[in-house]
Amino acid sequence: MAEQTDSHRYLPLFIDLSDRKVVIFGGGSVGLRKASLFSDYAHTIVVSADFVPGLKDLSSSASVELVSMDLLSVSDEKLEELVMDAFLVIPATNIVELNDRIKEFARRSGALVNRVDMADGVVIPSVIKRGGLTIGISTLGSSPAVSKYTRKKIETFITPQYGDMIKLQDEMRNLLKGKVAEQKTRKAILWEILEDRSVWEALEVSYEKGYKIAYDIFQEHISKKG
Ligand SMILES: C[C@@]1(CC(=O)O)c2cc3[nH]c(cc4nc(cc5[nH]c(cc(n2)[C@H]1CCC(=O)O)[C@@](C)(CC(=O)O)[C@@H]5CCC(=O)O)C(CC(=O)O)=C4CCC(=O)O)c(CCC(=O)O)c3CC(=O)O
Ligand SMILES: NC(=O)C1=CN([C@@H]2O[C@H](COP(=O)(O)OP(=O)(O)OC[C@H]3O[C@@H](n4cnc5c(N)ncnc54)[C@H](O)[C@@H]3O)[C@@H](O)[C@H]2O)C=CC1
Repeated sequence: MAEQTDSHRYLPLFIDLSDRKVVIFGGGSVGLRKASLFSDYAHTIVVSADFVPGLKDLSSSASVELVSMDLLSVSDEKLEELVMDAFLVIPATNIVELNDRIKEFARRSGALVNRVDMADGVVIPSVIKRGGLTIGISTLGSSPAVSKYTRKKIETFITPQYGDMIKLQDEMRNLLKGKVAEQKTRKAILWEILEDRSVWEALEVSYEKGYKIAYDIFQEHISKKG
């Protein structure tokens, strides 16, 4: 049995990858899964001797660059060049010694390294993106299948209304900042809107209907005070 990762060492963080470079080594099924995820966020390069068809499709549609190369004979200088300025390097070939060599060069150049054969330093989560909501899920290497299973379960109850509620809360909190002086009161109003079933039900009909009920809740607070 694999040794359990100490979960207390790992913290989920959200990082803007828009002007970052991610370099994946290995164009197999794992390289494809990682490239599919990262190409939505970062400039993604896959270096490999060959590429599964999905990666070729991805490179024609998304920001994925494929570099064809035999890495067993790659020089130190070339490897240094490949990992230069990378924010994250993912050694995902099926050759352990090669992945270890790539990892050493990447770490030396200051990049983060995601090992695909164990949780070590950087672990990639299952990701849910719905409107303005982002959720990352991990078992830190104990059971990637459970991460995926959990993602699918959570996805069933994150309805489109969550996105609408985020937009509504964003609008209301900006409005409240201008109209209600006390932070405690602003917080109370936002929670009343959030926990009001009729707001959620109205959002199912339209955003405007939800907004109207939320606005009435806000008005009621104001008039109670006055
Ligand atoms: C440590 C980690 C390293 C890393 O950061 O990559 C790692 C390692 C390994 N995964 C393996 C197998 C599988 N990986 C998946 C799926 C995902 N794996 C992902 C992450 C991680 N995988 C990191 C830990 C994350 C965590 O623990 O939460 C996800 C979350 C993210 C992503 O990769 O995009 C993505 C789900 C995305 C989604 O939501 O869909 C499935 C599920 C399936 O295919 O059905 C299986 C088969 C079933 C199973 O094994 O559970 C094996 C081979 C084991 C063997 O040899 O048998 C190893 C190596 C090892 O453990 O030795
Ligand atoms: N993190 C995860 O979710 C998982 C991780 N793994 C690990 O990831 C590794 C890769 O798994 P797969 O993608 O399924 O393997 P794969 O065999 O499908 O792909 C390996 C890739 O590495 C490339 N490669 C091999 N030697 C090369 C060389 N000398 N030069 C250039 N490219 C070379 C191959 O061309 C191929 O594209 C496995 O060995 C395993 O340790 C496996 C399953 C899931």
